[in-house]
Amino acid sequence: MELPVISNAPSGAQGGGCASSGCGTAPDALSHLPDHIRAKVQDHPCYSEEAHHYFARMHVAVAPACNIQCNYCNRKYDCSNESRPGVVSELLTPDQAIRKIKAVAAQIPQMTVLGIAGPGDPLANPARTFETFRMLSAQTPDIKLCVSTNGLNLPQYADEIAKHNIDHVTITINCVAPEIGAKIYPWIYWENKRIRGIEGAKILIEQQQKGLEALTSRGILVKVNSVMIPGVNDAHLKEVSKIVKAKGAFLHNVMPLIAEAEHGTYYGLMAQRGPTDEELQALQDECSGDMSMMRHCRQCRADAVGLLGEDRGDEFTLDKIDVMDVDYEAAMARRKVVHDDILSKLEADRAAKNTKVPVHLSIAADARPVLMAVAGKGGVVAEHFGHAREFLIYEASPDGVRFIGHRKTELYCAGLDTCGEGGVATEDEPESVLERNIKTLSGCEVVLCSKIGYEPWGMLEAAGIAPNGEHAMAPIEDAVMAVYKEMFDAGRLAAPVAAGKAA
Ligand SMILES: C[S@@+](CC[C@H](N)C(=O)[O-])C[C@H]1O[C@@H](n2cnc3c(N)ncnc32)[C@H](O)[C@@H]1O
Ligand code: SF4
Ligand code: SF4
Repeated sequence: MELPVISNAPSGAQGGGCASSGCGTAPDALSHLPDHIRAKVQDHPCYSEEAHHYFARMHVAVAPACNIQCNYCNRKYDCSNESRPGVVSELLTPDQAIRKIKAVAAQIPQMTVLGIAGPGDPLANPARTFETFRMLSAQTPDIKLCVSTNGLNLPQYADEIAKHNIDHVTITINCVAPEIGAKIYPWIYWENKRIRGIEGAKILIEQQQKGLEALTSRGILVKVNSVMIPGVNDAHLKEVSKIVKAKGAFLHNVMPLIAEAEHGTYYGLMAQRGPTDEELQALQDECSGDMSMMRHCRQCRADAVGLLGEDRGDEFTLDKIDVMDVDYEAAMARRKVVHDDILSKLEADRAAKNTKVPVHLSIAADARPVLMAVAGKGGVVAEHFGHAREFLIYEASPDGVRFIGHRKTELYCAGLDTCGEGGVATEDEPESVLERNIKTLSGCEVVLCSKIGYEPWGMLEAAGIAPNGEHAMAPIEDAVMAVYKEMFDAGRLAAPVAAGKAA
């Protein structure tokens, strides 16, 4: 059978960026894909912004070694409290991985995708990686498989990947110019030698580009990850976006550099900064003229489990799965019912949306856009302000509502016993958790949540952010647009608001 070649060429009137009521990777943003490819991504939490509210993913940490060094990477084991790529609690053998995957699939039936993303490079550990995939394609046929790689060994494994029924691959491509690459990669390990500097970067870039072409020509979906490193590759990533799109990548995920001295990475120790939220958004917007952008990546650990933004890995440690007895045939039947229910609900929501007159059409075209932060879960305004560990950021404008990204916050209130303590500064911590969280939300004019206490309410208002608990359990986009319309009707969208002025 001839395999389809994936093209990223837009079909029809879809411009860059977002459709009026959609956002990021919502189905409209993927409308350029042929139907059979869209069918593949509709339940993939990383490829569909809509799906990520309902479907879960997991990573298994079977690939410890790496064949290159990135200046931002330091792999860490036995660590349960850090949430960043490369960190894991337990390394697994392929057999252990299969047991864990079956246990998670049975207990979290919304889990649709299994990825191998380290903690090193899966293709630098081919025996462990492909043994895991081989067993999975035979034993858990209802789980989608994907793999994430730096691309150095990709051309040589493209056929093997196609054989194992892996229909999604992520390649990290941070540059297409060796001079820039030399500032990101101190060395690569190639043909039994360590190759440094520009020479090493040149080989890596060539292999990544060859690998990308090899995969798309085999009909395998490719997403490209790029780490945005201000002053190193930020100005160059638009060019990267253009090139990978031309070669058939269907989604580009520009992620912020995470670099702290305590991570022990070169960039962390050199105090290389990551981008601000505004810089990241501006670059994602610039690249979106060329292709679909992913904006909801949570930069997960290499052993993450659950919905994006949550980590349930602690429930599935080796000692716990050892005592779980899973009947996978029965689990598969249950999983199918759950998946079909979610897909029917999404379909019904879409149909209902299409029958309504969009609210944004009643807003003057010159009204200014407004950023809002939402304590959301499952696509609705569901969380108490003090319980949210992240806020979803939406932009409302006369064109509609679009998803911009997420911002991580610290738990301000862990329950009745400690409620309010997060608002108190101490000698050791002169800035309280609440103050830090409010700073994280800067630039937003409204916070939507299901409930909020007096203290945060007052402090948010003082910071020029309007708290709003009136849309509890409402679909997020409807709630954001309703608040925007109220602001419009109250005459508050005429001119840009000066920084620090209350909404
Ligand atoms: C841990 S890697 C594993 C897969 C593979 N080795 C690779 O690099 O693509 C997964 C992703 O996390 C990214 N990553 C690792 N450390 C990071 C950091 N400090 N800041 C931002 N992204 C990071 C990598 O660039 C890659 O896209
Ligand atoms: S390729 Fe991936 S695992 Fe290897 S050093 Fe870079 S980020 Fe880390
Ligand atoms: S790191 Fe990003 S792409 Fe990978 S599983 Fe997490 S959200 Fe999805």
